[in-house]
Amino acid sequence: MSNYIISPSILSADFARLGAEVDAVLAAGADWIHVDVMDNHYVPNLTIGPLVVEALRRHAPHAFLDVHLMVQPVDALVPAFAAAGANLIGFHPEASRHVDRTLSLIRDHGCQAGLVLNPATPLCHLDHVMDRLDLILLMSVNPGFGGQSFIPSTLHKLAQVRTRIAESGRDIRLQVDGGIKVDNIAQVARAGADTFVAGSAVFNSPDYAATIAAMRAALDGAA
Ligand SMILES: O=C(CO)[C@H](O)[C@H](O)COP(=O)(O)O
Ligand SMILES: [Fe+2]
Repeated sequence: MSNYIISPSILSADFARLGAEVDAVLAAGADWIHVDVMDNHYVPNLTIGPLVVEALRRHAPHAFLDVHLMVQPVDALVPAFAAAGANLIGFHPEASRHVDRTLSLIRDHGCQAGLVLNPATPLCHLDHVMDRLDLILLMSVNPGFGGQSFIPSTLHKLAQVRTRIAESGRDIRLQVDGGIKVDNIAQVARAGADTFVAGSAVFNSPDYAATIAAMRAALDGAA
């Protein structure tokens, strides 16, 4: 079985029909559901709060909810998103005063913990916290909006993080987020990613199942 995970971002879903959109994308073969939380402070956009995550959890009890926090400060919101039903919570180091404390807070609330690095955020933020991470997310666009183009320098960064994960000897997922499409997903996998967020590529396509199947076929070809 493939180790790759596809996590469609509901940022590009029809919010008036969000439950149905989540059902549709899970039926189409999505592994996780990526939830983009934006606060109009850390990023220039405003999206989803814990109430929506709680409603999604009730609607899809078995879905893996991959919550990407683009909020500052982070800590006050972690308990609310954990209680709402998040499985994994990722945050940006620039948005936390004490990264180690935030990672512990997420795990203490029963969630997997992820650290998210923007395109211009250096990898030194991974120093001293590798033993506390379940997932590293490299942003391949600047955070705030769906539908942007993949930034190519992410490929080199992915390869570097893949090496660091191997050296750590730990089972840490390497996720990429932003501008992932059927025609670039194989190259991104070859660079080292194993977990793929795709928003506009899935939700703006006429057939979610066909798009996800095409991504899996491309990943099979990359392996
Ligand atoms: O975190 C994000 C933006 O900040 C989104 O997850 C990301 O942009 C997904 O959308 P797309 O696949 O359309 O680029
Ligand atoms: Fe995201």
